[in-house]
Amino acid sequence: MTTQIGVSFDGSLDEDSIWTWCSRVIATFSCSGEKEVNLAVEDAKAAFKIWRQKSGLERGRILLEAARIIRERTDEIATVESINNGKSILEARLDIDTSWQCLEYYAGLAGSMAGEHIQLPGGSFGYTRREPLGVCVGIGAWNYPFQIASWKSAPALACGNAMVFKPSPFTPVTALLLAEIYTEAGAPPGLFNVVQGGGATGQLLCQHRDVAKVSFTGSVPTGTKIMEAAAKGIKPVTLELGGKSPLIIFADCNLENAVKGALMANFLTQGEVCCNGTRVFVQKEILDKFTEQVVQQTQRIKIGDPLLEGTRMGPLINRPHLERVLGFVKGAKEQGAKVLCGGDPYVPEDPKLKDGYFMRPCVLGNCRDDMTCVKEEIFGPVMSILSFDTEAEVLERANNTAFGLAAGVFTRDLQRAHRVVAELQAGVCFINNYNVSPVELPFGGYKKSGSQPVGIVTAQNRGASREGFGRENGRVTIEHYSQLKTVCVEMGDVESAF
Ligand SMILES: NC(=O)c1ccc[n+]([C@@H]2O[C@H](COP(=O)([O-])OP(=O)(O)OC[C@H]3O[C@@H](n4cnc5c(N)ncnc54)[C@H](O)[C@@H]3O)[C@@H](O)[C@H]2O)c1
Ligand SMILES: C[N+](C)(C)CCCC=O
Repeated sequence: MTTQIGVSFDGSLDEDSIWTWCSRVIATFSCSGEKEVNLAVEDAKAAFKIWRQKSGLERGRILLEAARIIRERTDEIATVESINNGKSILEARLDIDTSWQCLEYYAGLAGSMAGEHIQLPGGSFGYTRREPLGVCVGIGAWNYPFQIASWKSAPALACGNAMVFKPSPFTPVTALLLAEIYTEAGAPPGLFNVVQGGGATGQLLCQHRDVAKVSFTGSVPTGTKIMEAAAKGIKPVTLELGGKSPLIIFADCNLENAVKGALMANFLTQGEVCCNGTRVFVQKEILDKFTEQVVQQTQRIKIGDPLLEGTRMGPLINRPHLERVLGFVKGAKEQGAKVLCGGDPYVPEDPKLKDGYFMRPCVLGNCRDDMTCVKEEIFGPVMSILSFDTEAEVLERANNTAFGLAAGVFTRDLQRAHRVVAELQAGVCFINNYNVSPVELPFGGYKKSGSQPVGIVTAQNRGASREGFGRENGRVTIEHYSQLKTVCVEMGDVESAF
């Protein structure tokens, strides 16, 4: 593996190396082939043998130490993440915070993993043990590189598993920092192993016979391929996929909060966020006022060098993605949407940034449910505003999508808020806020965003447990990284049927 950027970043990168978003290379990695993937899995297997023997408390102690190191190195890791992805340094720091918090949370749970004791006739008894799965694979997307690696590895390791992780080839760097930190914290070498590469490397991992589980974050088409590969080996999968989430703003909301919420729901990480509430349904009475304020605040977003403290929006991930997002804006105009602001390329004054993949955040008015910009995941800074009259109408329209990752509602009427979220077909619902992510709460989707296939959600099964493809964060994730063993103990003699 050739690395042009030091994985132990010490803040002394020269300027030329930094501007990845200006078409400059920051790192070169060789893609891992079969040989490297086998080696990584073998190493992880060896580490697993040691790790699974440790008590939960011992594992928790190492995770806590890793969390402490991440917290101590927040600024350094955030700087590399900002360079890695292009997101503002402010946001990168928040990502690092939710990463060490996740490790702390599962460190706390590691010691509490326990089974049951069940009394049987004649003094016999049974008990259950919650055991690790083995070597798990994590495959990440490029929008939250360090956070994704942390959110996947923390519960996996807490449960006694090892993990081989493959970051996106667009953001290969910060997962390596996490690997370094786990080792420094006392994890056996190879317990969290990083391989680099794209789809081919990912497939090798999914097909590997010694891999017990695959946890994937990325698009629906790739998720489908991963499920197919995993199905051949009867491996469980966790799928965290895309979305086209609704944000519903009722006329009785606190308008100031609703406007802030709409920006949080659309423009974090250049709009490249899976759970973004990009279909903003606004009740007719406040449509004009809401739209005016959203546009005003969107125009104030400071775009530019993400490493500068004042910047709030950096460049998109790469040129093809920028062109794709701009293409959605063009298509929206052709279909009758009105560009209320942004939606065009942005060239910062700083000449060093002139080749960057920047665009102005865009608000689209006059949108209809049948427009492509309203139906498809854009994964860029483009908000579509739609108007509605009644609660029943907006619920039907909000749920009319194959995705089901997140949803939000702004209203002062809390009875209505709870009534509405109970009907929303989404795995994560926000009331009077959006895109906050406390690690104590499970994160994951319904429908094509990560759970049951479309069509299966019915009035009868709505509300039933649908975390079939797993969740990230929260206590429930322990169940997705462990398996239950039943032990039946006979205290008398064998009563043979023969
Ligand atoms: N639900 C969530 O938590 C969440 C979080 C972030 C991103 N996303 C989604 O991710 C998508 C954007 O990310 P992306 O462009 O990196 O997604 P992607 O599906 O193109 O790639 C994701 C990862 O899968 C790997 N990959 C590609 N083909 C593969 C294959 N055949 N087998 C195994 N691995 C393969 C890629 O190299 C990358 O590491 C969006 O749809 C977004 O909504 C979801
Ligand atoms: C931290 N957020 C904003 C909730 C994003 C989680 C990961 C989605 O892409």
